[in-house]
Amino acid sequence: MDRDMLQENDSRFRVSYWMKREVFYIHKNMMVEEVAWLMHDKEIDVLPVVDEQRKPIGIVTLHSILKDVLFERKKDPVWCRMESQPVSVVHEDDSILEVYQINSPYFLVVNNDDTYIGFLTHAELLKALGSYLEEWRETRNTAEILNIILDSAYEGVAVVDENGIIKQFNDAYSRFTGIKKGDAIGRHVKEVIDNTNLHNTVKTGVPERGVIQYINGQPMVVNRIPIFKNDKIVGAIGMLIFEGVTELYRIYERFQEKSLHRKEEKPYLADHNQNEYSMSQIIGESQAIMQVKYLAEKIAKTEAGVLITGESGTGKEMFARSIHQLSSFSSGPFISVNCGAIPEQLFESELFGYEEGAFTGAKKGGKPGKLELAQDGTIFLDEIGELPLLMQSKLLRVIQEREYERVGGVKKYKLNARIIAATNRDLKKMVETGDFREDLYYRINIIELQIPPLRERTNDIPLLINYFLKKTCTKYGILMKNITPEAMHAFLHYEWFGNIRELANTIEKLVILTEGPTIDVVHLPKYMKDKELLSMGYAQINKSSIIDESKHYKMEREKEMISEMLIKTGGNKTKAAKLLGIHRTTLYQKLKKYGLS
Ligand SMILES: Nc1ncnc2c1ncn2[C@@H]1O[C@H](COP(=O)(O)OP(=O)(O)OP(=O)(O)O)[C@@H](O)[C@H]1O
Repeated sequence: MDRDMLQENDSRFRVSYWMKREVFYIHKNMMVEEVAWLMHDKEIDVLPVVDEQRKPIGIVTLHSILKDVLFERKKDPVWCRMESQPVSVVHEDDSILEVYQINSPYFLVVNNDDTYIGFLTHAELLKALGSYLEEWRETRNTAEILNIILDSAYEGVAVVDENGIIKQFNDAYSRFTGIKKGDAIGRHVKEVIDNTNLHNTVKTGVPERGVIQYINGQPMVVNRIPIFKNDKIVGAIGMLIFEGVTELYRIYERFQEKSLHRKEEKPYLADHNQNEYSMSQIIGESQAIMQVKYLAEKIAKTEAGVLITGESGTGKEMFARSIHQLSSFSSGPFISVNCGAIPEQLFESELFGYEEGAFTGAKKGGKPGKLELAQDGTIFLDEIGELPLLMQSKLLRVIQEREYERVGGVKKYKLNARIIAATNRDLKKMVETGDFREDLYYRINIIELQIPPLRERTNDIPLLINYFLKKTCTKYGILMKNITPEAMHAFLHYEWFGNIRELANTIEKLVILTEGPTIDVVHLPKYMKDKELLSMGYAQINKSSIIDESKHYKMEREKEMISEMLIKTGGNKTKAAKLLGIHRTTLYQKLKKYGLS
C-alpha cells in the first residue's frame, strides 16, 4: 500500500484538519507596545501579522517584541519591527507530509483567496505525522492479511493493473504454472500466463465467467473480472478454478436441459416471464443504478404509489415489474397500459372495461378493463403524461374512491391494485402549463424513482453488452460472439439517446449481421464509427466532411426514432408527434422526407 493511496481523499492528512483556526493575529500597523500587552495578557509567544486584506505577511515572536520594548521602539508599527525569521505560508488543502518537509518552525495557513485562516506549528505537525504512521501500520497489516488470504486461496488468483502488468500472483497460481511469484509480479500477463485474455479485460471491462482457457496444455475454467475505480478500469482479476472441466460441463448441460424444459412448458413466456423480473435481472453495477435498485427494493415493501421517471429505454418498465415481483401484490397479475398508444376515444373502455351494449360494436357479454384485469396485482400506467385531461380526472376519482364502473354499467368494482406510473416527460412542468392535473400528479407521485440515462452510467455498458450478446446468441442458437477492445471503445463513447433499448437493438443487429465470432469497429453502424473516429481523433477528415457526416448521422437517427415511435404508438401520428416533442405538421413533413408516409 503506497503513500499516495493512503492519503488519497483523506481529509485527515490535510493541513486544514490539524491547524489552529484563526486564533489571534495582528494587523501590520499595530504598535509594538500594543502587541507587547496583547502577548502579555493572552500569554502568547508568536503572533501572525496580516495586511489590510488579511493576507499573511509574517510573524512576531515574544523575543523580538521584548527587544523592541527594551530598546525604546514601543511606538513603531509592528510591520517595521517584524521578525526576520523564516515563516512559510501553506494552503489549507496541502498534505501534511509535504508541509512536514518544509524547513520552517511556523506555518501560516491560507484559503483559496490567500486569506489567512489559521496557524500551524511543529507540535501539530508531529501529532499529524503520528496519526499518519498509525494509519499506515494498520493499512500495511490489512495488506499483509490480504496477501495471506490470497495465498491460502484454493483458486489461482492473478491481479493485473490497467496495463496488463501482474501485481498479484498467489501461491496456487504459482504452483500450477511452476512460475515463482517473484518472477511473475511486474511482468506483462501475456508473458506469464498461457492464452490469457486479462490484458483485454482491462480494455473492454467485460467480465467473463466460466471460460475455458488452455494453460500448460490443459483446459482450465477461468473467471476474468474487471476492477473499476471512480468509473475507470484500474485492473482485472483472473481466477483459475481447479474444478474438473468435465464436471463443469456436466452441470452446464444439466442446466441447459432444465431451461429447455422450462421454455417448452411455457413457450409464450420465453421473453417476458413475469417471474423473471427480480432486481437481479436489471443488469448494472454502477453506483447510480445500484442506488435506484436499493430504493426500488425499499419501495416494493410499501404500498405507496410510485412514479418512475427517466428517458425512453432506460428500463422504467423493468423496474416496475421488479417492484411488483417484490411487493405483496406479486401473486396477482402485472398489467401494463401504454397511455401513449391508446386512442383518446377508447381510453375509458380500455381502462374501466364496458358492459354489453355500451356502444355500437361492443362485445357480447362486455369486456373487463385493465384495472379489472390488474385486480390484486399491479397496474402499470406507462407514458402517463399522455393521458388526456378528461381521463386524468376519471383516473383521479378512481384512485381517490378506490372503485369504478365499467362503461355503460352501474355495478361498482373495487380497485385493489397497486398503481405504478411512468413517464419520460417533465410532469411538474406539465402541471405548471396546465397539461397535467396537479392533484393527480401528487396522487401518483408519492415516491419518485428516477432512472439515470445510460450515458450517466457508462461503466454498466460492458456488462450490458455481454448480457445482450449472450441473450441474442442463445436466442438465435449461435455460438457466443465477442467484441474487440476498439469496438468496445466506440460503445463506451457513443451517446445512447435511446438508452438500453438502443444498445440491445444494436447488439442484436450486430450479432445477426456479423459473420465470424468477433465484432469489430468495421461491423458497427456508420454513425457509431464516425463518432468513434472523431473521439479517437485519428481520422484525418476535413472539416466540411465532418459536418456532412454528422448531418447524415442525425438524419439516420431521426428516421430510426420516428419509425420506433410509430411502432410504439400503433401508427398514431398525433401521439407519435407528442412523444417526439414535435408538432404534427413537422412529423408529416419528416415522414415525407424519409419516405415513411
Ligand atoms: N438494466 C437493464 N438490464 C437489462 N435489460 C434492460 C435494462 N434496462 C432496460 N433493459 C431492456 O431495455 C429495453 C427497454 O426497457 P424498458 O421498456 O423497461 O424501458 P422504458 O424506460 O420503460 O422505456 P419507454 O419509456 O420507452 O417505455 C427492454 O427490452 C428491457 O428489457
